Amino acid sequence: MPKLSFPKEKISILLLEGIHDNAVADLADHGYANVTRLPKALDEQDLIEQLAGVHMLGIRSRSQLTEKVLREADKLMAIGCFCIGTNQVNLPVARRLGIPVFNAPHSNTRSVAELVMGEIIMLMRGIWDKSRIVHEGGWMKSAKDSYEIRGKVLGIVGYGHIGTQLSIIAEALGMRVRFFDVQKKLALGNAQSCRTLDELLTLSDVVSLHVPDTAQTRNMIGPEQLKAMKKGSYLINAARGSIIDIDALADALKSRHVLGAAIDVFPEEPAGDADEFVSPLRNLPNVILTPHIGGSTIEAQANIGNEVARKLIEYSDNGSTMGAVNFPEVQLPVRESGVRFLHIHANVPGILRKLNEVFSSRGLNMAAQYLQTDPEIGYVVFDVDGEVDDQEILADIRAIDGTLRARVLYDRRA
Ligand SMILES: NC(=O)C1=CN([C@@H]2O[C@H](COP(=O)(O)OP(=O)(O)OC[C@H]3O[C@@H](n4cnc5c(N)ncnc54)[C@H](O)[C@@H]3O)[C@@H](O)[C@H]2O)C=CC1
Ligand SMILES: O=C(O)CCC(=O)C(=O)O
Repeated sequence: MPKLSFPKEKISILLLEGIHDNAVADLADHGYANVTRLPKALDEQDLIEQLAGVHMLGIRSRSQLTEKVLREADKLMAIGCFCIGTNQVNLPVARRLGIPVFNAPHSNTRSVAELVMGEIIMLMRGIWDKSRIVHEGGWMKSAKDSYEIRGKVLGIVGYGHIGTQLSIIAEALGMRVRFFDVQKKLALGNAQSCRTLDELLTLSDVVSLHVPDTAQTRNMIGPEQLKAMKKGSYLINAARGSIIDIDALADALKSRHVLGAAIDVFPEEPAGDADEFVSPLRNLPNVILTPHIGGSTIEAQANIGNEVARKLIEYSDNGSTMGAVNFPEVQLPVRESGVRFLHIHANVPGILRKLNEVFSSRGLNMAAQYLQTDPEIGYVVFDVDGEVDDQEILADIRAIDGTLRARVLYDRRA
């Protein structure tokens, strides 16, 4: 067994929000057994308390990792978002603190696209209300406001992983797809791009949102945009609750300008299953409300558990940051011998020279050096052979001005 600067059994891992068993099993297989799991998200104060002494944290979409939470978490070295979105983490602050954040960018893509496809049919047939009436003992055998989806225009806002997946499925079922994206995107199949969001809104029978939460997408669907939508059209949001002005949507639904909606994500979401969900959309006709379960399938959760656990393990074992969303990405070969140091620093001139001096002044043989930078930080990994006093070197590299974090990852000298 290689000697580690910090034994794995002491690496404390906290997993929140019911992360899949696969993650725990993979971590245990790699020697990380010091894992605490909680089924729900925590509020800011509870999170700060629970994070004391925690080295790696796993969350889903509900935990809010604010600047305050991150700054208080003095032992935290890596974060795994067991989902796609990472807007719940203050990524720049995490970067400045030298904490890489990992996610699973594709693992639940298909699950979201399938849910949305199903909802389009349900909405255009008014199934939600018809089913409710039958459950209550009634009977409403009517074709009013019921349409085939064949030939209808689906407008996809955000033509990324989920948007394109949906595009393919919708075309296979006979829909015509238009999309709007801020980036130039390859149109799949017969899909056609729109030059503006307004153009898409005026053309579409169904609008489905698949953009991330950013400053540009917040409230991108407000009263004006809802007005621009075709009368009698439908709106779907399985992206983020911040994207739609929810009161304006409630008004558009009440006036029947928008004939139905399927909403999976909300500006305010309960922290746990026992908390009340409050929204102006409750009890409106032909509105499907789901509790942020777009990515909640057995397949997606199992895959996400494996994928994010693997990224955390690779970072902790080898220093690899491949797949980090806020950090320079370094892919490192595993070495069977030598000592590996990692150093995260502010990207200011002269640091690399000072780091190299620490090794060269001792006449050490540098077996390899891996460096990646972004405009704010630098991440460098040193593999060193020979007689090394690793704790002395660690103290020296930590003392360099601009250092954010430094660690001895392992010592594999015979
Ligand atoms: N309901 C759920 O359970 C889930 C929700 N999501 C949400 O779905 C979002 C999209 O996921 P992916 O498709 O994987 O992301 P992605 O990054 O592959 O695609 C997003 C697309 O939106 C485009 N975009 C960004 N800003 C835009 C703007 N202002 N106007 C138009 N287009 C814009 C981007 O260029 C990109 O093509 C995630 O960010 C996440 O918030 C993801 C998974 C599950
Ligand atoms: O499953 C979750 O908790 C979050 C899903 C989601 O919104 C995402 O992957 O971005």
